Amino acid sequence: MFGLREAGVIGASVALAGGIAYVIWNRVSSPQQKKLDSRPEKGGKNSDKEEEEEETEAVVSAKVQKTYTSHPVKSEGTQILVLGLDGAGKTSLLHCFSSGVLEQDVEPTHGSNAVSVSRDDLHIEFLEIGGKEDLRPHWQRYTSKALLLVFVVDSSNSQLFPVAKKHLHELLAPCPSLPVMVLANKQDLPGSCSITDLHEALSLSEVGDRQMFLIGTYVRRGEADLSSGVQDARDLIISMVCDGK
Ligand SMILES: Nc1nc2c(ncn2[C@@H]2O[C@H](COP(=O)(O)OP(=O)(O)OP(=O)(O)O)[C@@H](O)[C@H]2O)c(=O)[nH]1
Ligand SMILES: [Mg+2]
Repeated sequence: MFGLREAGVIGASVALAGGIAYVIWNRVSSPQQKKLDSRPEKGGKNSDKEEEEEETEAVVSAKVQKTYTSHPVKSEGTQILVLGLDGAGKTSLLHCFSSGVLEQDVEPTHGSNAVSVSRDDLHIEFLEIGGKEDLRPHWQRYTSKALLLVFVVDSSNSQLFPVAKKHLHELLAPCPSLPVMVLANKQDLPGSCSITDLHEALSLSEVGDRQMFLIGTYVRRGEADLSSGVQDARDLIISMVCDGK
């Protein structure tokens, strides 16, 4: 299996390495999920704090130690659906997920871009739909087959955050159990938005009672090593696919 670092999420929130990668774990409500939630029982020593965390998801500093467990994904689909406005970096990220490096210039996606990743007994199907305006009305039809929605945002272009937010919320509204991973891409660019600011700009506290991850990423052509955020995103996807089997 490829590069599966200790993966998964525990508690209300966990921050991953690198100072730019955060994972935010929304309050869970299903009995099954609750069973897997290792937070102390209410009434325990930390009950006040825990209750607070149940009300609002927390963003934890990147210095927090990585703690991982696996958890089930409540979705019927098998595909990892990759959406986001044009130029956000979807194709670039998919290159990195599949080959570990971005070797060539990428072209805008006209239509869709399917990428299969197979290693050992693991098989992951990614489907990107281009982000140009004329393609966005087609996005919704792919959500029913998705195990996870990866929504990529160009975090250096704050002017487009309201548009990204509108589309993201429209996508999620009819799919209350679809897990979502927001990738705040282009963290390498000066002036790129922090994870916490993007969380607010996209109103991610309003995505409902679902698994939600927010991770800062960047991709640069020719760089031999993946940024820690890209590795964390990839590892979480692997973990979710394994749990969804
Ligand atoms: N600096 C920087 N540039 C990036 C990053 N990710 C992607 N790019 C560049 O942004 C441009 C658009 O990237 P794509 O991967 O084609 O974006 P896309 O989301 O697939 O766009 P569409 O297919 O048109 O929807 C390309 O020139 C990439 O090289 C990043 O993290 N940092
Ligand atoms: Mg593309």
